[in-house]
Amino acid sequence: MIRTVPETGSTNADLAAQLRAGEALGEGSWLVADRQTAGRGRQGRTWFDGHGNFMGSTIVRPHERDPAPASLALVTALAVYEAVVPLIAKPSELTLKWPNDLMLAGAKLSGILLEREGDAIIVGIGVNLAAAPDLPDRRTVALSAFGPAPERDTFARSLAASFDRELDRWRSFGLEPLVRRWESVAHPQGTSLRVHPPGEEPILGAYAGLTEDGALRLRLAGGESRVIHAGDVMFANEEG
Ligand SMILES: O=C(O)CCCC[C@@H]1SC[C@@H]2NC(=O)N[C@@H]21
Repeated sequence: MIRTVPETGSTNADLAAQLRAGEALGEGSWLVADRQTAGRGRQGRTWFDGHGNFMGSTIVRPHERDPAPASLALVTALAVYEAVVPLIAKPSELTLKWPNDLMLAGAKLSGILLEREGDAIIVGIGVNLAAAPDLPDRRTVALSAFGPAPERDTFARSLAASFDRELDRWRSFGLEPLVRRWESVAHPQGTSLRVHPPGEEPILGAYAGLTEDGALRLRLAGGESRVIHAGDVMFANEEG
């Protein structure tokens, strides 16, 4: 069920509060806001409140035999990719960047924020359908720059359906086919990335695919490899 509200602080914060209050939210419940006054991004950033954009959250209740919850980042990224790709004239311009950014023509189109609340994972998704923020440190884009902006509620239904499909595949077939599909729609191997692992200086390297558990493989200048499990990743040429 998709519930829409005209305005809230953050749809992630609202679902967290509902879970804490003991509301019986099941998988398939979505909260979508027309406006967010305190939208949350990754790494403590804020998320832009663009009128006409998709801003919504859902929950996953991991089962005992599910793959690791961190891999929901890849599940969600693929679900967003599947919802957006039919709307793009040149699908090759749409690529994933680890772990879960959707990039259009090299600029950020959407963002995903996973947060844990008790036994549940809150999956928050923002997609720039109509408007993109002007950021000093990275290039952003909205679908409206490439044609008419899709209608938000139609997009929400399509995203809820693709998320449901991807979650089901993740549960039924595990991580390996998911990682292969993620890689097949990522930017090309060898793409220069700047990675900022928590508590370290940023490092430069070339994208070398994912590990079998979905971590990022980076080839460093000296030829050695580094596996990244957490961090902020940008194209080396992404800055605004
Ligand atoms: O920084 C990122 O890339 C992640 C952004 C996630 C934004 C979405 S918008 C809906 C949901 N509610 C929030 O407060 N954040 C997420």
